[in-house]
Amino acid sequence: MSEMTTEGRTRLNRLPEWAALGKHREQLAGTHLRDLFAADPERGTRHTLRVGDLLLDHSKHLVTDETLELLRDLAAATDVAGLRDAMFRGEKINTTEDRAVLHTALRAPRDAVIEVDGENVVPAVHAVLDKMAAFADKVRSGEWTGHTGKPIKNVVNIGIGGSDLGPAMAYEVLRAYTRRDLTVRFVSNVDGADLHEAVRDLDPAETLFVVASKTFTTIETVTNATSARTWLLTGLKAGQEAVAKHFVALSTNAERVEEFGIDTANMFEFWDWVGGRYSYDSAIGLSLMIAIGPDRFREMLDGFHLVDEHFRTAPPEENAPLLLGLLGVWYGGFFDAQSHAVLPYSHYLSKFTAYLQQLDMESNGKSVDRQGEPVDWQTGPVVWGTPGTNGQHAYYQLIHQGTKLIPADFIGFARPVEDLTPGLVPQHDLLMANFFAQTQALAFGKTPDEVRAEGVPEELVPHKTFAGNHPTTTLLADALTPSVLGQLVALYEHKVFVQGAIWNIDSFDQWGVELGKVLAKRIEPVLTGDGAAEGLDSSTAGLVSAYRALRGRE
Ligand SMILES: O=P(O)(O)OC[C@H]1O[C@](O)(CO)[C@@H](O)[C@@H]1O
Repeated sequence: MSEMTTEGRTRLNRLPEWAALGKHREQLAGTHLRDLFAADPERGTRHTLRVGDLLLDHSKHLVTDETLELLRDLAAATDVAGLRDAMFRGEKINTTEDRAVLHTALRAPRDAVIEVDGENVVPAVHAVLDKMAAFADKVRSGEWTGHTGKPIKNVVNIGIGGSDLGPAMAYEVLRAYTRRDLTVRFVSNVDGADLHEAVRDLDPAETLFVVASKTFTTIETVTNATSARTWLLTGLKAGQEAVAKHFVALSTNAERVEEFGIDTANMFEFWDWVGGRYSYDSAIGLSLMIAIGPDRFREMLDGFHLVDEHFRTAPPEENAPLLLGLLGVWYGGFFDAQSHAVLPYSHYLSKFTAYLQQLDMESNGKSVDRQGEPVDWQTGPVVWGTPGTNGQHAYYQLIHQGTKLIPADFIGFARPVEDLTPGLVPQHDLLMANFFAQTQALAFGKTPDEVRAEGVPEELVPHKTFAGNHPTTTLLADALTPSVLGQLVALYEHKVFVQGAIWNIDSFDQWGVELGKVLAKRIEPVLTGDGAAEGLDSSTAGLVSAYRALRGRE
């Protein structure tokens, strides 16, 4: 493998900054977090950043001041700041799709100027936001009525991937801000059970379908939308004319929307410079906006923007997304960490990690660099996790005492959402005691001597010992507000960006999802009986044949 990429950039693991980190890692071997804290009583406070409403404690990481300096040197050598500025300027940094990457424009203030191909995109962003707000207000007030004149009581968002995970996650996160008399559901799976369960107790006359698809060609979404249309028209005993009052579209593809039968007056537009997994603050957030109201939605956008500005302007030593990105590069590159856990201590964040899985894994799950050459360093980790205390009684055992290094983010809030939801059971301090205890246990563990001092029989000492030294980030905010949600999401978006920049991969394409789609299209006619089974490998052919037999088609 050559030292240089085809564009004359030194390959990541041939950089002197990479080598310096490797050497430093060897020197750190055997250093325990216990030692680092003992050597520096101020460590906890020194290794804390503030970004907007977020307090970020990174003291429980396997790093010294020197590590952080070396990591920042690596960021400088790989020109993270240059790529960041190019992104904010609207340059086409998604090179394999020849597209700008401008989700940051979706939350830019009205007077901002951000150009793509010489055109300022900000006025169009705000025009769509205003159109969304007017529509959301009409639905919320009952002014928008269905075909029979009844107001809308149910909103069903149909979309998948970025057209589902973002709004579905944010709807859960901000449930305390939603109206209880409006049902909002999300359908994504092409398994008909998803749509069936979502609509079976709904009155079609009171139901609005929001069909969310950037391309409007995604088979799962088009199939679900078609079935939903049949359900609606059958239920209403009405013809195609009923569709206009019960279907709206969120898309970049007006032609396909029209073909489907949705009036383009009821289409909310976005643009090819918004990646699917970066899109829920675009028109894709319409269902969320209907649920929480336009004012709350705008608060969320302000939260995003606050972190965008932080990422764009904060010096490297204080730049939170840069720091989080670098820590991931450190563990993947020099500790061979394969995964990264995100563990929220808020029930409302139950879908947050699932959302981050697409954001991170679809962005950075790549094995060739921007020049198309294979990488020989770790890229994106497996991202996983569920709300904290549930995980404690499931997989935390492995994090504490297993053989794998799993860096983890702990996310918690000082003020319970019960402040907003009268009557919610007041258990917040217990939840947060667990939150603080876990990162403490992971970092410091319990030595064999400490175990012995408790009178534990010698043969059980190894079993009850906790090695500790497990790295964690703690993110603490006052309360889970719309703005804080925006801040959190932007923090992770930019962390993913930093890592992609350092690994020299295109974080904004997703070619890896294509093959399965093409093969499914080929296999479907074989399952239903019209297609020939030729060309299938013996395993797939056998499975397809077994399926056909079980369906009585052989
Ligand atoms: O919004 P669309 O075009 O229906 O695409 C849905 C999802 O499919 C993907 O293209 C591939 O999974 C995602 O990137 C995207 O979020």
